[in-house]
Amino acid sequence: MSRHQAVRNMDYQDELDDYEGYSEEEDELSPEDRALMEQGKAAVRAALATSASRVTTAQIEEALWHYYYDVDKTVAYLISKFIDPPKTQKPSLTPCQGLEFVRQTSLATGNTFGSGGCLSGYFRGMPWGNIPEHRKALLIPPPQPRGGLLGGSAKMSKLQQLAAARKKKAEEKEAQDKIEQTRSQMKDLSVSSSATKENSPLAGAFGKRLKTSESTAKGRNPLEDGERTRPEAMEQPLAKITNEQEMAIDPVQEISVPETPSPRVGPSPFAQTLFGSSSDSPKRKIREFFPLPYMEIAPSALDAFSNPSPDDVVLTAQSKAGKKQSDATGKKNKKKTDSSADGVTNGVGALKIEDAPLPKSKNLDVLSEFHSSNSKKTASFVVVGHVDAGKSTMMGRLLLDLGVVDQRTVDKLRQEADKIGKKSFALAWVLDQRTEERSRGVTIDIATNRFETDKTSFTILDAPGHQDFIPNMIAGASQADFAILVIDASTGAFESGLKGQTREHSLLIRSMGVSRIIVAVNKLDTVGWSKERFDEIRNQVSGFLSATGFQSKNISFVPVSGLHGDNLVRKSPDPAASWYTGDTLVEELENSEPSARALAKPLRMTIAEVFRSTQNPLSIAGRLDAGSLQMGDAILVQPSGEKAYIKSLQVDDAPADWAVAGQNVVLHLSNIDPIHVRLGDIVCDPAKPIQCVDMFTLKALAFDFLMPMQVDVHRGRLHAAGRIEAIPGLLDKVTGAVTKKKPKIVKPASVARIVVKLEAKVPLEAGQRVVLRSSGETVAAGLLE
Ligand SMILES: Nc1nc2c(ncn2[C@@H]2O[C@H](COP(=O)(O)OP(=O)(O)OP(=O)(O)O)[C@@H](O)[C@H]2O)c(=O)[nH]1
Repeated sequence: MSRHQAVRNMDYQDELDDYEGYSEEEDELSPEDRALMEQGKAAVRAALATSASRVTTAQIEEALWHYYYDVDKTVAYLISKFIDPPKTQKPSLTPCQGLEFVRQTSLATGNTFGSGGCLSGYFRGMPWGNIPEHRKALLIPPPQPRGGLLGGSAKMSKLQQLAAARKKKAEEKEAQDKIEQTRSQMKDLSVSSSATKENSPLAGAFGKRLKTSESTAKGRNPLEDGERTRPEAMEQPLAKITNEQEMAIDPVQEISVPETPSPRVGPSPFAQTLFGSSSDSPKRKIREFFPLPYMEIAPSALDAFSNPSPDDVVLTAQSKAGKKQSDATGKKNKKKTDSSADGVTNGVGALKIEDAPLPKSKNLDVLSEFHSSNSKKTASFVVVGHVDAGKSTMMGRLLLDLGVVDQRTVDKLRQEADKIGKKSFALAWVLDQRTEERSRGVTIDIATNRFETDKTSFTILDAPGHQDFIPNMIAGASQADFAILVIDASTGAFESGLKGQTREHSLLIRSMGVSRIIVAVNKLDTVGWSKERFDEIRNQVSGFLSATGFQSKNISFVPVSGLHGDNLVRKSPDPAASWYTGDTLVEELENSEPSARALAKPLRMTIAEVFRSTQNPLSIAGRLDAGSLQMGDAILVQPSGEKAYIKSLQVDDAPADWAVAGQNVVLHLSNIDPIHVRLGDIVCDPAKPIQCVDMFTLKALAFDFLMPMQVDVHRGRLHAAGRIEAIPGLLDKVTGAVTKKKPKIVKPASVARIVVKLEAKVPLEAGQRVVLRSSGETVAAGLLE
């Protein structure tokens, strides 16, 4: 593009618009000027007396501004211009046009400046008015007449404004360049400069600080060694400058930059005539550099660091209090140092958590410990069923009747529930502890609790019934040995439940590998303990469960009222319920055999919870699916592939040295960054790790039509997006033999082999059970081949 085109294409209006804002800002009077203006106007009006009405406020202001608030001159001008203008005076001038007129007249006529004529009155009293003849000279017009004191306050022409805007931009650029220059000089002085770790002055100081922390951690008092880190931190950067720039110690001198010519133009002779020599006027000193924060510290401030800081005093005291405590404080101190010495990246390496001492292992033979221990049988059960079937209320009542929670707590919950009109949910609140769950009256996520009977230690996994929270229910079911299916026996509720989550939950838990199910026919108090209703429900549900794959010997039915505690821990005292002579719910639970434990298999644990506490920066919870572990063991977290160590552990909330498959554990980890640990990840043995895959084959039971389609894969808390890539064949439900190769579609209730491709690699292996969902519906579940 030629320069002409560039000029033509230039958006002048934009340029001018930009400038106009600036111009208006410039025209704003300062508060000082505003006060002078007001005083001046009052004085001028008083001087003009009755003639004041012949001039406008704007004219007075204009003249005052022009004469720099000189009332006499303003009055003289206003009289001669507006009130009693001399007949010969032409052309008519406004103050702001005065200079331009002089320029034009001078140029046109060759008149010298001050030759009087028609302008003599105008310039009467001006300091330059009485110039001797021999001193008279031609006025050389300024290249760009400008507004302000001598040019008046009139708006500049558009081109003038444009030129002024450009000039302003150039000035700004120059100022910016100066800042950049100063910054680059500062960079040279910066602690994050290219100086090596050893050479970096602050790194040295920082290193000392770290050393201080370390020595503190060893229980030594850092001050005993005479280490005073702060003064060195102050001195070393200065020393560096001194070496490099061969400058004096004075920090201000050291960083002064070489003198550059001032960008400001010196005062013109004209201005000097007005205001005197610029050299006489006091000059505002402009700082050409930006000192580093510590450069202007008074010596007294430097002295302040010659004594131990309050932090150091605390550290010293803590180090004396014991090694353990000072270790923690040392780390804390390290953190503080890190934040205060921002930019000292070299030092951060010294804070690597890998350097923490590894937990000590007792090298136990965990399996023989387990077999020789007389610990109780452990079992986990999931409580499922349609929304509002009474699952949480039943578990709350169970815990109350077993003495796990006391009556006082329940009474308190009842009062709180009453306040928001949900008194009937008080028992459910024992498990539903989230605010949202309580306000909505629904369970949202799995709630766990524990109780013990004579023979068994049970873990309750209370699942949400609402269909929106099926993924959470799947997570609960994946940890369970058996299930309690709660059915609302009240009129109409059972029927709607059977169409809803009663059916879906039953299918899911069976697909997840749960083979034992106890059906609690609940709310029988609402139907007068009708035996007919109970039998009707039992008949329908047992048929349905058998069709789902549960063997009849593994299905039990108990008529209960969760709200009143009938047939939970004790037999119902209601005479209307006397027809039931079978076991209570707890007895049925005790009679249930947990699934076989994969004790000898490699360690596998799905992370169901990740949390931190003041003592333990990272803890995880879940059930051991397979294998065993002990304190001090190294573990591998997949898919991150990060190694960690078991600092300590708990089994069923009690501290323990080891744990085996089937137990619910909390592991307190060390030597791992929490960002590598997420819900659904798998903890495994680093020597026998689980592989991460993005493609797998599944033997699946179809809940809905299946075809190549997008699906979400759920396994415990693991959720992964994927797609059914291929359907190699339909299978016989009993024998597993292929009945049809490569079907285009799989009908509900059919079993098929399908290939699923995932968007990312996740830890999955043969023998695991997964659920496939699509558009919020469960479409299939099955076993990985
Ligand atoms: N009459 C009577 N009401 C009951 C009984 N059990 C539960 N309820 C009531 O049923 C309502 C729902 O109870 P919840 O325990 O919240 O039901 P839930 O199955 O846990 O609900 P979600 O977990 O949200 O699916 C509450 O108002 C309970 O008081 C019972 O045995 N008899």
